[in-house]
Amino acid sequence: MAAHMRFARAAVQIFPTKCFSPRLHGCSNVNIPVRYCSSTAAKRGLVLGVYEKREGVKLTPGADLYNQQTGGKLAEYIRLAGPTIKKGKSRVFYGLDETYSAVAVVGLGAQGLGVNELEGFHEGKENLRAAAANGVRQLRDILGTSTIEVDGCSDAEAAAEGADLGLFAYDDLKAEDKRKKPVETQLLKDSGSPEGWTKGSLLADGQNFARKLMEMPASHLTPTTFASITGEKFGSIGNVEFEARDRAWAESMKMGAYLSVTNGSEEPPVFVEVKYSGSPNSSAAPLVLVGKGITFDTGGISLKPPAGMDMMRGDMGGAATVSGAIAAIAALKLPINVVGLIPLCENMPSGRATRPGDVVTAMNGKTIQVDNTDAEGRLILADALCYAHSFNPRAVIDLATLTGAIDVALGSAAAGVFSNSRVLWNLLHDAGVSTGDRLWRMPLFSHYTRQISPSQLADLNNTGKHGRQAGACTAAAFLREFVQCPQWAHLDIAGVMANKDEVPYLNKGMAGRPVRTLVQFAAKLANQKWI
Ligand SMILES: N[C@@H](CSCc1ccccc1)C(=O)NCC(=O)O
Ligand SMILES: [Mg+2]
Ligand SMILES: [Zn+2]
Ligand SMILES: [Zn+2]
Repeated sequence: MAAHMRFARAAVQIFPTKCFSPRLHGCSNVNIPVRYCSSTAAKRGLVLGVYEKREGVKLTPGADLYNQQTGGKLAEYIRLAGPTIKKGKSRVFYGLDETYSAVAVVGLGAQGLGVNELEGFHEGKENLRAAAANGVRQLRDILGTSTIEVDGCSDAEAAAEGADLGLFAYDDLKAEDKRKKPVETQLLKDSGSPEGWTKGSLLADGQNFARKLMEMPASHLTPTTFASITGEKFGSIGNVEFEARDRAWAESMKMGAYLSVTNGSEEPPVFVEVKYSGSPNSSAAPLVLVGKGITFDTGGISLKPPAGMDMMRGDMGGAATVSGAIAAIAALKLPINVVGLIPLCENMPSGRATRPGDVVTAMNGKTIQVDNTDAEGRLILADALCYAHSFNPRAVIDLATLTGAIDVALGSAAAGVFSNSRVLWNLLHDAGVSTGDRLWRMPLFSHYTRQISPSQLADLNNTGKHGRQAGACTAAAFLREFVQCPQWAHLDIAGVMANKDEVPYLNKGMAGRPVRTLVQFAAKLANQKWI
C-alpha cells in the first residue's frame, strides 16, 4: 500500500465524520472532517515549510517549533503522508492541534539556495514565494480559512510576498457568493523577522494595487476614474502630493504628441502627477517614474485585430506599476524623493482620430509623422519625458506596455530594459535578482535611431522604416529623442503584462510586474551616491 494511502486511513481514524453540508457551511470540500468544517471550526490556518532532503524532509525552525508543540505529531503525519513534499507542492493536515483548523505543509526545495546565476534570480526566495502562495491558496480554497499564519522560513519578506501575491483576486464585479473569501495573513510567531514580513506585505500590496488597476475593464477604469482611485490612495499616505491635470493644462504645455492620441476618444485625458518627499533633503533631485497610461488601446485608425483585444485594458500597465511602486515606496518611508508622471488617455478610432501620415509636434518642438496610430504609447511618453526634465531629475525611468516585439523577444521571463547608463542598469538588474521579477538589457544603438529618423514629412517617424524588425529597439530609440537625463532607463513591460501560469505565485491575469523590482531599485538608489 502506498504511503499516501496509509496516511489517508490514519487521518480518517482520528476524525471519521465529514462535513455533511458543504454548501450550507460554505465549505468548498466535502472531505473536510466535520470538526473543521466552516460551521464549527475557528477558522485559523497555518502554513509551514519543509526542505527537501535525500530521505524525507527537513523542517524549518518555525515548523520544528510547531512540531514540538504538537508532541512530534507534525513530523509523524508528514512521514505517514509519503516520502517527501516536492518543491512548490503541499499537503494539508487536519487535527494536529486545537489552534488551527488545518495546517498546509509546503515544499521549499533544497535548503540554502542562493542566487542562481543562469536564472538571474535568488532561487531560495523564489521557491519560498511559490510555496507560501500554494499553502495559503490551499487553505483558503479548501477550508475557507479567514486567518492564515505563515512560517517565515528564515525569510519573512519573501514569505509575505508569496502569501499576499498568491491570494490576490480581482472579483469586485462578480456576485458576492462567487468572490474569493478575504483572508488575513500573519507571520507565525518566532519564525522570521516581523520587519521583513511587513516589508514583504507592503511590496505585495503595491503590486496587487497595480494588478487591480490593470485588470479593471476600460468601462470602469477611464483616465478620470484612474485619477480618482489613485488620488484616494495617495491621499491616505503621508508625504505624498497628488495632482490631476486636464486637457487645457496639456495644451498649455504644448504636449501635441500626447494630445494627438486622445483625439479619437470621448473620454477626457488626464495627466497625473504624484510627488513623494522621503529624502531628509526635501529639495534633493528626485527619481522620476513615467508610466504609459492608455486605459484602452484599440490601435486607433490603425485598428488592432479583434483577437485578444480585451487585454488592451491593461495598456495602462506602466501607469499602474508607477502608482503601485510609489504607494509602496511611500508606505516603506524610503529616504528618497520620487515623482510619478502618468499621461492617461484612450486610443480610439473616430472621425476626430489622428490619421496615419498626420504630423504632430511634441513639447520639445520635434515633429513626428504618425504612420501607425497603434504606436501611440511612444507619443504620450514623448511629452511626459520632455516634462520630466523640468524636475531636474536624478534619474528617469519610464515603464510602458509598449511593443508586441518585446513579447516576441523575451516573452514573460523578463521586462526589457533600454538604458543610457551602465550604473543605472546595474542597480535595476540587481533589484530584479532579489525580487525574482527580472529585467534584461536590450540595445540602444544609433542603428535603431536611423530607422525612425529622418521621416519623409517630419523629424521623426513613429514606426521603424523596416517595419516590424527590432520593433522594441526602434520604439526605445524613438523615446531617446525626448530624454535629456544621463541616467535614463526605458522598461518595455508588454511581455510581462499578464500571467498565464509562468510565475507560480501570481494567478492568471494582469501581473503588476515589475512593481517590487522598482521599489527595491528605489531603496538601492536611496542608499548610494553615484547617481
Ligand atoms: N499597446 C502596445 C502593445 S500591444 C502588444 C502586446 C503584445 C503582447 C503583450 C502585451 C501587449 C501597442 O499597441 N504596441 C504597438 C506595437 O507593438 O506595434
Ligand atoms: Mg486597465
Ligand atoms: Zn497601440
Ligand atoms: Zn498601446
